[in-house]
Amino acid sequence: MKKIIIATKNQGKAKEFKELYLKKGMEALSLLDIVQELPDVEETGVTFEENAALKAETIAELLQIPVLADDSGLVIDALDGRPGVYSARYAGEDKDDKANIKKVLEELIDVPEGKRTARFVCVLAIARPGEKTDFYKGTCEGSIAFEERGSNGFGYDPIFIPENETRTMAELSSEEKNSISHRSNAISKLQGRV
Ligand SMILES: O=P(O)(O)OP(=O)(O)OP(=O)(O)OC[C@H]1O[C@@H](n2cnc3c(O)ncnc32)[C@H](O)[C@@H]1O
Ligand SMILES: [Mg+2]
Repeated sequence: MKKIIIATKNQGKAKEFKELYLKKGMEALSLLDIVQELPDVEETGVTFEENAALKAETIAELLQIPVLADDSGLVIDALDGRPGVYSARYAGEDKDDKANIKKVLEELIDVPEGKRTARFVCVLAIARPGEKTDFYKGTCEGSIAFEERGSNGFGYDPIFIPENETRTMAELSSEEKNSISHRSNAISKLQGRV
């Protein structure tokens, strides 16, 4: 089976890439599958594009093969777009999903239903050694719940209610999430280019 390397150390993302690429008859390997010691790429960019490029290009250069990276996050309108590119470390350096969710819910405590609109954003960067990096963006519109519900998925899934749904993303099956997610929308734009 054709293989593609995804420059991520996030277990939740890695699982979704495996599922989504398997449907295309490909095997997605993440940095969690690779024995070779690879550095943690510092995400110093201020846009999803910059961070996705940093991750993809660093690993592509080291391995000398094409590499895909995903930079993603939750953009909340009532918080002027926060946590955005800082989604993973919103409540601190240790990337604690529970603490991140708690912080968002507290910040939105006085924001009424109807003003809690948000979207998940995923930017994929494909770096090929010595070539220009390509970008593909996917989004998933929705709103922020008043409390956490569900245990599927990862990250902010327990508080994100996709448009036209009453359940949170964490209450959807992985097949349901994969049919509407920002990640699957971004991958569908690749059109066989990886
Ligand atoms: O950089 P890598 O190694 O890929 O892993 P990461 O977790 O640091 O990933 P990002 O820098 O792209 O940060 C994205 C954060 O946004 C959140 N996020 C992204 N996609 C999500 C999804 O499908 N469901 C829930 N939360 C998501 C989640 O908190 C992630 O940690
Ligand atoms: Mg990261």
